[in-house]
Amino acid sequence: MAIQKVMVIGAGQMGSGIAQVCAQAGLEVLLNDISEESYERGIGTITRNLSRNVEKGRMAEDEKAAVLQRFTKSLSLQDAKDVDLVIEAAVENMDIKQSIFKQLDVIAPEHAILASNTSSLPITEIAAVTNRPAQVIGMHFMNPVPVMKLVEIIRGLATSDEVYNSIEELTKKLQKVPVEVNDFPGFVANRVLMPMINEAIFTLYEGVATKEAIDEVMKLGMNHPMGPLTLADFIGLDTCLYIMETLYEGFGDSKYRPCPLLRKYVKAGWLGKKSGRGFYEYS
Ligand SMILES: CC(=O)CC(=O)SCCNC(=O)CCNC(=O)[C@H](O)C(C)(C)COP(=O)(O)OP(=O)(O)OC[C@H]1O[C@@H](n2cnc3c(N)ncnc32)[C@H](O)[C@@H]1OP(=O)(O)O
Ligand SMILES: NC(=O)C1=CN([C@@H]2O[C@H](COP(=O)(O)OP(=O)(O)OC[C@H]3O[C@@H](n4cnc5c(N)ncnc54)[C@H](OP(=O)(O)O)[C@@H]3O)[C@@H](O)[C@H]2O)C=CC1
Repeated sequence: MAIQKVMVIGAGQMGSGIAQVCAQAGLEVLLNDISEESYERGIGTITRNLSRNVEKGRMAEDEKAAVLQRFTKSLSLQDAKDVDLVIEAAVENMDIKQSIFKQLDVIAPEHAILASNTSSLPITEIAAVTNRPAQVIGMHFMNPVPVMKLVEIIRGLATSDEVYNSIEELTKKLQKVPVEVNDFPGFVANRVLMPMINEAIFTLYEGVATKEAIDEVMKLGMNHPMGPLTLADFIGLDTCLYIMETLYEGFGDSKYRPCPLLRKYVKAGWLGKKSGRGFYEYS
C-alpha cells in the first residue's frame, strides 16, 4: 500500500526536518506536538528553509506554497486516526516513547506503520507495548534532516519484511539513502559517533586542551565538518546524554559511561544550540 498521509510527532529540530522532507516528497503531513508554541517554532523553521530554497533558485514560489499547503497542525494524537504512517520524533526517553506508541496502537488504522526516529533506544522494546510489533520500525534520520542523506532503518525483532520494504521505498522517495541495521543500542551511527563525542568531552574535562583546540584538531586533522563539541551542541547535550546512558545500560560496559561534565551541563539546562548555551554560547 502506498504511503500518502503521515503524522510526524514532535516539531523540534528533527521532527520539523522530517516533516519538511515528507511534504517536499508530496505526502500529506500532520505535524504534531504537545505545545502550540513548539508547533509554531517548527513550522517557522520549515517556512524559512523553504524560503531559502526559493531565494537560491532551487524551488519556485508556487512550489513552496504547495509544500506548505500539505501541512496540518496537530495537537492531539487522536489525529492519527486516518494516517498510513507515523514517524515519532519526540524526546529520547523510553517512557515517553512507549506511552506515545501505546496510544497510537489504539488510534491509528490497522494498516498503519509506526516508526520511531529514536537515536538509540531499542525498537523491539518500543514495539512490545503495541499489538502490532510487525509494523513497528526505526527510521533514524540525521541532523540537519534536509541536508543529510542517510536514514538508518532499524528492524525490531518482529518487524516484517513487507514493512521494511515499504519504509525503504519511502526513504528513497524522500531522496535519502537507506541503510539496514539490526536492533542493538545506538544502532551503528551513535554506537560509533557518540563515544567519540563523549571522549572529546572527557578530553576537555581532564584539561588536555581547550574546547576550541579540541574542535580544531578534529576539523583540520580529520576533515570533520564540525568539531565534536560543536557537533554535541548541535545535536543537543540532553540527547547526547540520553544516548550515552542507553549505550551504558544496554551493554553494561564502563567504556560507555557518560562524562560527568556532560551530566553537569544538562543538569544546568545548558543543552547546546537549542537552549542558547552548551560548550559554546549562541545568540
Ligand atoms: C544524534 C543522532 O542520532 C544522529 C545525528 O544526526 S548525528 C549528527 C549528524 N550530522 C552531522 O554530523 C553534521 C555535521 N555538520 C555538517 O555536515 C555541516 O556543518 C552542515 C551541513 C550542518 C553545515 O554545513 P556548512 O557547509 O558548514 O554550512 P553552510 O554553508 O551554512 O550549510 C551548507 C548547506 O546546508 C544547509 N543547512 C545548514 N544547516 C541547515 C539546517 N539546520 N537546516 C536546513 N539546511 C541547513 C545550508 O542552507 C547550506 O545549503 P545551501 O548553501 O545549498 O543553501
Ligand atoms: N538531535 C539530533 O541530532 C537527533 C535526534 N534524534 C532523535 O530525535 C528525537 C527528537 O530529537 P530532537 O528533535 O533533537 O529534540 P527536540 O528537543 O528539538 O524536539 C523534541 C520535540 O518533541 C516535543 N515533545 C516532547 N514530548 C512530546 C510528546 N509526548 N508528544 C509530542 N511531542 C513531544 C517537544 O516539545 P516541547 O519542546 O514543548 O517539550 C519538542 O518540540 C529524539 O528521539 C532524538 O534522539 C535522531 C537523530 C538526530
